[in-house]
Amino acid sequence: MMEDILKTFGMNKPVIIWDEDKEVEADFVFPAQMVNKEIINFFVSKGKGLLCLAAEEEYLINKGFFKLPTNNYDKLKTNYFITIDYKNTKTGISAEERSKTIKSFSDDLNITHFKYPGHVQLLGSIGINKRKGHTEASVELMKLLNLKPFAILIEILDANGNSHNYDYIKSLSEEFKLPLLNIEDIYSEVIRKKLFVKPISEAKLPTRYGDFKIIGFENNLDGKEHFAIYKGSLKKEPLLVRIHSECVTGDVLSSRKCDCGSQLHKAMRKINEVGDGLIIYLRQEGRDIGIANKIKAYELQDKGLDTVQANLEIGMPADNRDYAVAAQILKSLNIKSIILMTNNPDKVNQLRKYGIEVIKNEEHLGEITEENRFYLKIKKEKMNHNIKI
Ligand SMILES: Nc1nc2c(ncn2[C@@H]2O[C@H](COP(=O)(O)OP(=O)(O)OP(=O)(O)O)[C@@H](O)[C@H]2O)c(=O)[nH]1
Ligand SMILES: [Mg+2]
Ligand SMILES: [Mg+2]
Ligand SMILES: [Zn+2]
Repeated sequence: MMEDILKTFGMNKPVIIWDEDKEVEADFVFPAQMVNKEIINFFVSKGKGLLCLAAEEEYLINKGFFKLPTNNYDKLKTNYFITIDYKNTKTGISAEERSKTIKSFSDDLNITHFKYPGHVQLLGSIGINKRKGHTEASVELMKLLNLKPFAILIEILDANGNSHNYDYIKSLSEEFKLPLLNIEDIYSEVIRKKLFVKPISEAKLPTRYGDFKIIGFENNLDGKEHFAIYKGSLKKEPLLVRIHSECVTGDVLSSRKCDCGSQLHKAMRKINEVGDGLIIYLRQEGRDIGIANKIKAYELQDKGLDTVQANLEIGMPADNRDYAVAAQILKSLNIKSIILMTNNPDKVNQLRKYGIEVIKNEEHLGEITEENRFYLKIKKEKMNHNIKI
């Protein structure tokens, strides 16, 4: 994929980055360092949105550029900095002058070389691990290609001026032979290539189910305090692994509504028996909607909704979990190939997408009770879990 993208840029053509989840919009993206007036003309005539120049927020601030005041306090909003023109431009609007502005910026010039406000909109990237937007994706793409981390981008509007038209994006990509990629593709590539997680502490943990060691991590991916326990050698290949999402009601309070606690303890017993293995405990309470939301969902389940319907009813996804951090924890421990104890195909698929070799998954049934039978049946029917029930 990366080869094709570089070739495309070499032919003075942009790529299209499609945001499937957040905005459902697509942008043209091109390296700022390769800018010229033809590509700017292509951007403004075929893209028609707002011409932006994205760089890392920290870089912009270090060079003296600053954020625009805002009354929008949503943390995930577009991170607008000032608009600029290069000092020796007239009005700054022509393709040639905007190209000059962008070229000067990518020559590492600071704010003293620019006039503001101007005709090139600066955007600050906070990293694709923190925000999955076009700004972040385009800056990350440049870094993945070993180009300067500055990108130009513009939203694509269709013939009628609408921005949410996938068919139009698809036909534009075919007409001009422009690679079409998703923000998710770039995110996965970043997860496979970089490491945001590092083990920082380790201690003995004797338990009712055997003697383990427990590891703490520094985590610059999602900032949560995930941890892992293991026994024996982590060098064993493939290693027996359980990736367990937090369930405070099941794991701590021994709730009978789900099978979580029993699955956790079963994994501990199994690893103790086998001798080598790892459990990653992910702080993804309630399939990562949080405990308060899970209780809200339970309220609706008390009234007859199933676990999937209840999540959707409160405006949450049925399953909000991203296992990128689990893949990163494995990578940080130099674990490459695993046998995963799970009935959940999404765990296997996601780990593979993030570069972990899952040799196979091993059925991992928890305790079935009168109270959790319906819950498990729904997981089998609606979430494709391989549970025999
Ligand atoms: N939203 C919601 N979350 C729930 C409910 N019951 C359990 N959970 C959460 O579901 C998750 C279950 O985690 P796991 O057991 O690791 O994952 P799994 O999807 O069951 O897959 P397995 O690996 O086969 O066990 C935990 O985060 C629980 O808190 C529920 O009714 N609603
Ligand atoms: Mg956008
Ligand atoms: Mg489970
Ligand atoms: Zn549970």
